[in-house]
Amino acid sequence: MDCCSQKGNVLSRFFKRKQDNSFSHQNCNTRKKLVLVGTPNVGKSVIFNRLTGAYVTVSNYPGTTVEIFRGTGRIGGEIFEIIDTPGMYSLMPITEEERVTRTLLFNENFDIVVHVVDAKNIERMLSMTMQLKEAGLPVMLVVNMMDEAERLGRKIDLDRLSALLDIPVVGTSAALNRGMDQMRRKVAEYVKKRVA
Ligand SMILES: Nc1nc2c(ncn2[C@@H]2O[C@H](COP(=O)(O)OP(=O)(O)OP(=O)(O)O)[C@@H](O)[C@H]2O)c(=O)[nH]1
Ligand SMILES: [Mg+2]
Repeated sequence: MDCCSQKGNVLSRFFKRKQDNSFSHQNCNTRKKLVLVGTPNVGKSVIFNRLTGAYVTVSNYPGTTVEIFRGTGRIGGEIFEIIDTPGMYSLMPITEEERVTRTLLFNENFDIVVHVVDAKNIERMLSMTMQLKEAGLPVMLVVNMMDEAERLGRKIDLDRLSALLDIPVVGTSAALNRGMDQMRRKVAEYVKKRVA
């Protein structure tokens, strides 16, 4: 079974409302996949909108009302498939949204899992970064809402955080379109390094 038919099976199990035609043979072989995860209200969807173009599909997980958004965007000269997930507090699922996100994370192959956190409450959110890393997922941390943290006089040493976690870290203020180019650069570097 080739990669396209495998992914087709996964899709047909997960999505009943819309079959995504973007999984052509060429896409299977060339398109990188990025998924955005994190607790509710940290700015995942704003980042998703910044990264993706006009063509976005929304699908329900079968038998649930949980919506998964998929779009595409150019990062470092390559077209990525970008997936926005509902908010989750932990990889140990309690809510339906968490179950769906966990299933997605472990049933699709992602080139990069972007954990988005709120710069104002970063301490509370890093345990999920560790969970994602320990699960063997290719994690990058995006510390969003840097504008609000700065307004509160909070300073976050992103380089130190990156060294401590041993993953790439980038600061953004997605609502203000700040840090997005740097995020794209770091995503491209990370994915390139993993392939090499
Ligand atoms: N000040 C500021 N507000 C932001 C930033 N990013 C997002 N927001 C705001 O934060 C709120 C939540 O953003 P969303 O993108 O909906 O958050 P989400 O993570 O997708 O939330 P769920 O879908 O509920 O999990 C919105 O009102 C955004 O406008 C930012 O960088 N700075
Ligand atoms: Mg959202």
